[in-house]
Amino acid sequence: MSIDPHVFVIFGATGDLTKRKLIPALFHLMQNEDIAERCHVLGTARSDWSDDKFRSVAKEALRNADFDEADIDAWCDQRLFYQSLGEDGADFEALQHRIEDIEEQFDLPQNRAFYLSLPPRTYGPTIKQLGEQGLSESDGWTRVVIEKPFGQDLESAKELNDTVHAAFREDQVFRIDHYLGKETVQNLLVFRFANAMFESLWNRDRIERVEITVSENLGVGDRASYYDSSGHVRDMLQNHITQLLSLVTMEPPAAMEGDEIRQEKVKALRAVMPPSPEDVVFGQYSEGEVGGERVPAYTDEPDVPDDSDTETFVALRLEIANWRWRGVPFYIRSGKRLDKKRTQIAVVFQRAPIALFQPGGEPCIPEEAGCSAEPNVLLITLQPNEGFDLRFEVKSPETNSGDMQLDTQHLSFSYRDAFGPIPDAYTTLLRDVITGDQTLFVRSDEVEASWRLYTPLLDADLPVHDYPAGSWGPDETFELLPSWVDGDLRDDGRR
Ligand SMILES: NC(=O)C1=CN([C@@H]2O[C@H](COP(=O)(O)OP(=O)(O)OC[C@H]3O[C@@H](n4cnc5c(N)ncnc54)[C@H](OP(=O)(O)O)[C@@H]3O)[C@@H](O)[C@H]2O)C=CC1
Ligand SMILES: O=C1O[C@H](COP(=O)(O)O)[C@@H](O)[C@H](O)[C@H]1O
Repeated sequence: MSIDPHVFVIFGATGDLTKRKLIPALFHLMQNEDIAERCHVLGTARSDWSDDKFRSVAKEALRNADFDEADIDAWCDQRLFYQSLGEDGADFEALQHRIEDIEEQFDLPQNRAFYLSLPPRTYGPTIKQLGEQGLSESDGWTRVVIEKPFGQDLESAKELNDTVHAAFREDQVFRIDHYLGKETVQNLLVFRFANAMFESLWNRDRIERVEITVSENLGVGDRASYYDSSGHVRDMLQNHITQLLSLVTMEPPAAMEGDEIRQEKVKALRAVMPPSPEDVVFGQYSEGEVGGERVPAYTDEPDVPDDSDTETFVALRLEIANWRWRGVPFYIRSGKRLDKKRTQIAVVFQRAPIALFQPGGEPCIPEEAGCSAEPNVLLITLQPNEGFDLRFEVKSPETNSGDMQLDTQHLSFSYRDAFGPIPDAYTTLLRDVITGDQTLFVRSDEVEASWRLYTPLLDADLPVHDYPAGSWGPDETFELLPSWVDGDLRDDGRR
């Protein structure tokens, strides 16, 4: 798809996301797709920065991200601009003039992307101002990109959708979820719908349970002012993890097109039953050890109140009331300061009806105590070693009938071994914004379907259990499911 000349306006251009992700992604696109002539970036924020200041921060960010030195200075000096922006109409009028000046100077058509990399409470007012100033329409295309979190609960998400729709048509709106830009997340669709072998097993007749683990070993870092008022349900579960859930559970779309895919994702989400409180575990990390280092408790992190009861961990069990999934439990666990950084989906298949290979030789029924029978497991690893791993049983050499022993082996595929390094999610997603492809962005009804599931939990005042940093969460997680699939087997990328 071709890239039209345009102005890419970043609201929140002095912030962390702009520096760490947006500027590197735009630069990467410029280098790989040679879009320099076609993409002019106008940064805005309240800070009284100049073009030069914005450029020097961008240059430093690109050098820190290890980009090839050659093009950095020229790109930043020729293509980056900055305009400070307050909150009233006059400021937005000045912004409009600045955009028009750039378009005139470089002879650009009126194609504009507005990226809201702002504190979430300012999304609504900023969108209103764009609408009121007539910046939501132009002679070319106009698109608005909205960062997560989209709302704080169902009601606020609906209000924000109303505000957005008062200014923009849905086909102009790109609600970003960076997990959807990850290569392996997209590959879930290919894996499911290009490999008929797995798709025919992908249902309640063959699958015993599905586990989704999204763990981080890092703590809250310097983001407490945002995170403490959000918590893990809003930060990870409502968006990234729910996207994974819908990609695993959706029906095949009629075509691989944006709205067809999003339609199926919404249908899948609508069939998920809101979890009951007894199927949910909230946790918060206490002091512990991660990667051999002592780390503080959440409440001792900078800017976290001593008495904070914000959840930094959530585990839950979900059921899906549809023909494909009825009766198959979906277990999710995710948190900060866990043992390892890992994003994995484990599909646990039903075991053989009778376990024939037992010590002593007597067959038994897998569900009965004392009977040992391993299920086949398909492990889809999204981070850190992207790939697939199918576990199956083989005969241990030199053990014989009567005392035959089994061993679990693996069929593995590693993305990196096959294709080398994979692009950053933001590069993929910014390219889609510029080319107008909404497939990997979240639709308004999708956001609301997701909030419908979790808003009752946020209102329920659930107990928050302690877990030591470096563990796998509170003990109650193992009451929910005693035998979570051990993902360590993929840590070397191949076993
Ligand atoms: N950082 C990350 O890794 C990720 C961030 N996000 C999302 O991206 C967005 C930005 O995050 P991040 O860059 O980390 O946040 P920062 O706090 O680092 O930056 C916020 C930016 O918004 C501007 N800003 C702050 N307050 C206002 C205001 N009242 N009106 C207008 N502008 C304001 C700030 O500049 P100034 O003070 O000069 O106005 C700054 O440029 C958030 O929605 C966050 O949830 C999503 C995923 C990951
Ligand atoms: O959006 C967010 O995601 C990151 C985790 O992203 P990943 O790509 O590193 O898995 C998380 O740390 C952060 O709290 C959250 O806001």
